[in-house]
Amino acid sequence: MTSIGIFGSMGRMGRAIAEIAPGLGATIAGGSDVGDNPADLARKADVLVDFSAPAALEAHLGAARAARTPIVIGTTGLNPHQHALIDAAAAEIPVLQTGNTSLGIGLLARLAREAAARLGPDWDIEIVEMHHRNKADAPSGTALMLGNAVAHGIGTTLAEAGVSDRAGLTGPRADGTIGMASLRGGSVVGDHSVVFATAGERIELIHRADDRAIFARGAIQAALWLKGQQPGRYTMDQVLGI
Ligand SMILES: NC(=O)C1=CN([C@@H]2O[C@H](COP(=O)(O)OP(=O)(O)OC[C@H]3O[C@@H](n4cnc5c(N)ncnc54)[C@H](OP(=O)(O)O)[C@@H]3O)[C@@H](O)[C@H]2O)C=CC1
Ligand SMILES: O=C(O)C1=N[C@H](C(=O)O)C[C@H](O)C1
Repeated sequence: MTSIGIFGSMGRMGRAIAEIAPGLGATIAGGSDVGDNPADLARKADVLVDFSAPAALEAHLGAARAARTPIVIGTTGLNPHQHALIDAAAAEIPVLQTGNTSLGIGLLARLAREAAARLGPDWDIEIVEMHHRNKADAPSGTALMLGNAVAHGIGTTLAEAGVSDRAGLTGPRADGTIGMASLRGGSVVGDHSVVFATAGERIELIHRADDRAIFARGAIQAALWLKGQQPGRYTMDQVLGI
């Protein structure tokens, strides 16, 4: 049995992971001998998963490095400095960071990249996401992943082409941009659409998450896979084999 240490264990995702772990061949590291101390949890677990908050990333990564314990990072809203910390940690331990651990989004990103590459410059690309009212970051980590995928498909980067702040007298849409819109409300687990629009027709690729168990399952699958890897930074595609 592999023991998984969860950073963010009392949150929505932490609880979803703990609920299904036993059925997937994993136990949850923790209890009174570990408490809230990241270093203790990192020493106790075979592999760590982080579904907490960006503010906690540095401490959680530091604990993983010190204990040489592989870590799956699902927390979103990370900044460039935090991504640099992940790169540095990956030189010493196996690290997998992803904005979405579901199989469906892995495939959607592939399809979106391919569609963007094949459709060409006459097609405008927009990404729309909706999440529950308590989500802390926008655009979602998944929307950023999808944005990077379509940007790659059209030979640019999301940093170059992404537009997420339309308001006021915006004027006509600029060619080659990738628009991103975020909706928040109620208990929506996570909806993502990639819209390709040209004169007279439109294609929409849509993924709707109805249950956090899809993310929990992917996170556990990633953790079990990561445990056997060499130090490095890995992706969900490698876990899912897509
Ligand atoms: N990659 C993926 O597939 C998915 C990623 N996510 C991401 O995972 C993260 C967590 O989501 P969710 O479970 O819904 O969020 P919750 O707010 O429900 O849970 C967050 C957990 O992290 C803890 N936490 C928050 N801040 C800190 C801190 N500074 N130090 C230590 N612990 C902290 C919270 O504890 P306390 O309440 O005590 O503060 C809580 O236990 C988000 O970034 C979300 O976007 C979510 C779903 C899927
Ligand atoms: O915060 C959430 O809930 C989710 N966060 C991830 C994201 O930012 O994309 C994944 C999923 O959509 C749910």
